[in-house]
Amino acid sequence: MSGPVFPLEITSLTKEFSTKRALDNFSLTLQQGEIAALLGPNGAGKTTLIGCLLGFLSGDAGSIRLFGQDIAHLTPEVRNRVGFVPQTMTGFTWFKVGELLSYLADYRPATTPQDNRWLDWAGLNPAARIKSLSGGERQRLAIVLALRFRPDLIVLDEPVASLDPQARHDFMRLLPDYAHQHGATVLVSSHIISDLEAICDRFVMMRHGKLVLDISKNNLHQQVRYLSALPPEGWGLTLLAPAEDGGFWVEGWHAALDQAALQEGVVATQPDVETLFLALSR
Ligand SMILES: Nc1ncnc2c1ncn2[C@@H]1O[C@H](COP(=O)(O)OP(=O)(O)OP(=O)(O)O)[C@@H](O)[C@H]1O
Repeated sequence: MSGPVFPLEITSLTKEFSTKRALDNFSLTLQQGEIAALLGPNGAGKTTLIGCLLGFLSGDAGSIRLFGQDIAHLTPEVRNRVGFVPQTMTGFTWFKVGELLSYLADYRPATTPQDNRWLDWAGLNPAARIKSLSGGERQRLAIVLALRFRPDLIVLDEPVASLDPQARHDFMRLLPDYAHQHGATVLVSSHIISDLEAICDRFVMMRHGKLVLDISKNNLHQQVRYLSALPPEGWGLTLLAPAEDGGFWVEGWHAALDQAALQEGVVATQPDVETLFLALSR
């Protein structure tokens, strides 16, 4: 009997570079339509993970499935369902913008639907040569190339770092609109946590190649708390991380504990993602 087919299913993935274990038994499954943030301090393994799930790197152990197919044996149909936005776009420098767009379109069936919102957003001159574009303009082009053919799974590695504030703001509005309209699944890594907080409904945090937290936005607000003192064991909470000021980050909070905290004189505060992320990064 076959199980459900997920856009992305990573199971116990491990990847080593000589003596460095960049991914350590990492597992993650995304449901169709989810917008997930991939968070982690420098060197956590985010780019390595993305490299593995796009087939640029191969894992040493574990498996990756995209739309039910093993990453090593993807059909062209499944490959075409994946859009990737890299940190920086390299290559194609001698092409003009318009030439590259039509060159790549030639590799798609004529019936492939195109989404022109990204071209409108990017505002690039089709006659401009790619080598003459600024860093931010190249990044706009990378986004257009990845999203124009309506991917069902979008993987973005630090997509907005080089964009100006207006372009970044507009992109962060368009991306969830697109995902909701088409039921697309998104995995986006960024160090700009306020952006991610606004658009993502799930937060995946990694450190030293390991998964340290995987939680929906709803559960984050309902079940994670900063406590001013160590909670009694009987409260059944999981300790996530100590806080810098002597407090503690915990998971497993529920409404009944509000009263218990009051009685014990423990202050319980709802987290913002940035503060929690900083505590988990330490
Ligand atoms: N080709 C490589 N050879 C050796 N070590 C590598 C290689 N690529 C990555 N690493 C190491 O693996 C670890 C994870 O790196 P990775 O680039 O995946 O981190 P990251 O989370 O994307 O970091 P950043 O936020 O800085 O982009 C780091 O310690 C890095 O030095």
